[in-house]
Amino acid sequence: MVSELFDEERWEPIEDVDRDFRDITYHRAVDSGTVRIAFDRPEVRNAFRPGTVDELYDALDHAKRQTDVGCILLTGNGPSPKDGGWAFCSGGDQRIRGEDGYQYEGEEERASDQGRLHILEVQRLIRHIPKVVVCVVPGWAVGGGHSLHVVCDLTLASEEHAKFLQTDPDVASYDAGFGSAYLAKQIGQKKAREVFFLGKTYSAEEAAEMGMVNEAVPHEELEETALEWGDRINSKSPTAMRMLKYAFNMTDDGMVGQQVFAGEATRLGYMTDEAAEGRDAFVEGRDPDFDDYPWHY
Ligand SMILES: CC(C)(COP(=O)(O)OP(=O)(O)OC[C@H]1O[C@@H](n2cnc3c(N)ncnc32)[C@H](O)[C@@H]1OP(=O)(O)O)[C@@H](O)C(=O)NCCC(=O)NCCSC(=O)CCC(=O)c1ccccc1C(=O)O
Repeated sequence: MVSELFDEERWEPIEDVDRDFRDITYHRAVDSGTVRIAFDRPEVRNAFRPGTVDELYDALDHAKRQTDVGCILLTGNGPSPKDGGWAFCSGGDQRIRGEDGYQYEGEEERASDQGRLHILEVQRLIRHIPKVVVCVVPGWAVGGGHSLHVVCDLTLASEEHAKFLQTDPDVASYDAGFGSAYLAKQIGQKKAREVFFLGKTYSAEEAAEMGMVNEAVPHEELEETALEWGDRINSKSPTAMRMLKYAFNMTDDGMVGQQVFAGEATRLGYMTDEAAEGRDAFVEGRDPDFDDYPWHY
């Protein structure tokens, strides 16, 4: 069983990934352009270790390259076989935290002596991926797991089991990027400071009232609702959705935000006859003739 909420009839495993996954599962919806990536360490509330982060990055990168996929669901499998507890993700696995980051344990594909903090690379991929990423929270979203939900485009949470908590300062960690500063853009400065400075636990309903969760739904309906959201997202114009995501990002992302948006504007420009004329003229060794193309106003 992948997860108690996972409907096997709605999903198929993704075959064309050139690696095995140990800490996550990765599926594609049978009848729509939605993929499901899930943490699969429920016995430790889906805490991530360096290998988990590598797998998450690779699955997201694979999903990014699927041109018929518009929506990525990021969730956590459960419940825990030990005590029945549910989690989206409880952040970095504290048992393997070293002096310079999280340590690889064994013969993993990208094992190195260096400590890693590359969940931040995953955050940036989620931020820039040209698709809508929905965080589907069936239980705890804590520490670096909380930061992941913050950076996702939308969050859908289990009414009964989702709980939101920032423990970063309890374990002397600090996400000083999206996890805190961007959270403040979502829920306001006072509330974001409360999340980190008081470390209270918030229910799905409270998190929705605060503006960091889009909707709380009954636990049993969580993944079905997520698939419905995927269908809605996939029914829309891919270009419009991509431009909108990058427009939402741009005001907070500085020159990188402008660069990402501008790259897509360039792609749209390349699709015009006017751009083809510029390219063809160079290739054919003649002056370009732009007379047919107006100075739009
Ligand atoms: C998540 C809890 C609140 C759940 O509490 P509860 O339901 O009572 O269950 P427990 O009995 O505590 O836990 C069950 C079981 O899981 C183990 N476990 C839980 N979380 C972790 C974890 N993060 N690491 C390792 N193990 C974990 C727990 O020990 C139990 O094991 P048993 O063997 O069964 O006893 C609660 O568990 C809790 O508070 N967990 C810790 C949350 C935490 O502090 N997370 C780390 C925050 S720091 C972080 O995530 C940094 C991430 C990062 O890489 C980063 C780096 C640089 C900049 C930014 C970031 C970033 O934040 O993203």
